[in-house]
Amino acid sequence: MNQSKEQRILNFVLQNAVRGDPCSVLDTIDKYCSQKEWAMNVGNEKGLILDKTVEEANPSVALELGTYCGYSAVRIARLLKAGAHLLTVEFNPEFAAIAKQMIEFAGVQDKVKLLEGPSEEIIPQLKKKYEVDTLDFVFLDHWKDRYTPDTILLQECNLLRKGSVLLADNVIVPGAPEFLNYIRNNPHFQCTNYPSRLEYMKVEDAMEKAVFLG
Ligand SMILES: O=c1[nH]cnc2c(O)c(F)c(-c3ccc(F)cc3)c(-c3ccc(F)cc3)c12
Ligand SMILES: [Mg+2]
Repeated sequence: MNQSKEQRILNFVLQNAVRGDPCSVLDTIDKYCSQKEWAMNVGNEKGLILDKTVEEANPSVALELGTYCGYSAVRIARLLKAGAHLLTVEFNPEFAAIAKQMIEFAGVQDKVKLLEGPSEEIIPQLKKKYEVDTLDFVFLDHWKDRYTPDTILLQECNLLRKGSVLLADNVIVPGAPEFLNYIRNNPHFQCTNYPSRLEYMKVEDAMEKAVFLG
């Protein structure tokens, strides 16, 4: 049975990156996806915005919605302080299986918990089943139509606290106009837009940061 693109990306990493070196894994994925096959990793340009936002938030507990191959999970986990951890949610079992191997190869498995299933089912389980009190940082990178309902769900489940930082990918391409309208007109959030480029393309994209005000 011929391989998936995601399996080809993982194989390229296993054969070309340095085991236990997260930066090497990120550079190798970026090399493959810019030279051989495009894939929807956040990439290095938007990745630098992600890095700065994570460093500024310095989260103890972070949540990622949309793991895909694990690129941004590795990117986030490599910046976490001792004792901090990332919960990452992926509903596609094939992607989750790839991401698990990617995270382990990068050596960040002790900081990352990969949760397989739909975000709308997992978010309500975070407090009791996954022992989360509140989330310090949330990266929204799953499906644009879930950005708003999942942001509402996070609030309903009391998972946000004053200062919780949300960062959303792809608010220009493919675009999340309904989410931007919701979050920018919501007095409980302070929003900032970060223009950038679509991963591996000379196409405009942007990320939106939204700080919960309580
Ligand atoms: O779905 C996504 N989740 C997270 N990040 C994404 C991302 O960073 C992307 F760049 C794209 C993208 C954008 C432009 C394009 F041409 C293809 C894919 C998608 C996406 C959009 C529509 C789909 F039908 C499938 C994938 C996503
Ligand atoms: Mg994305």
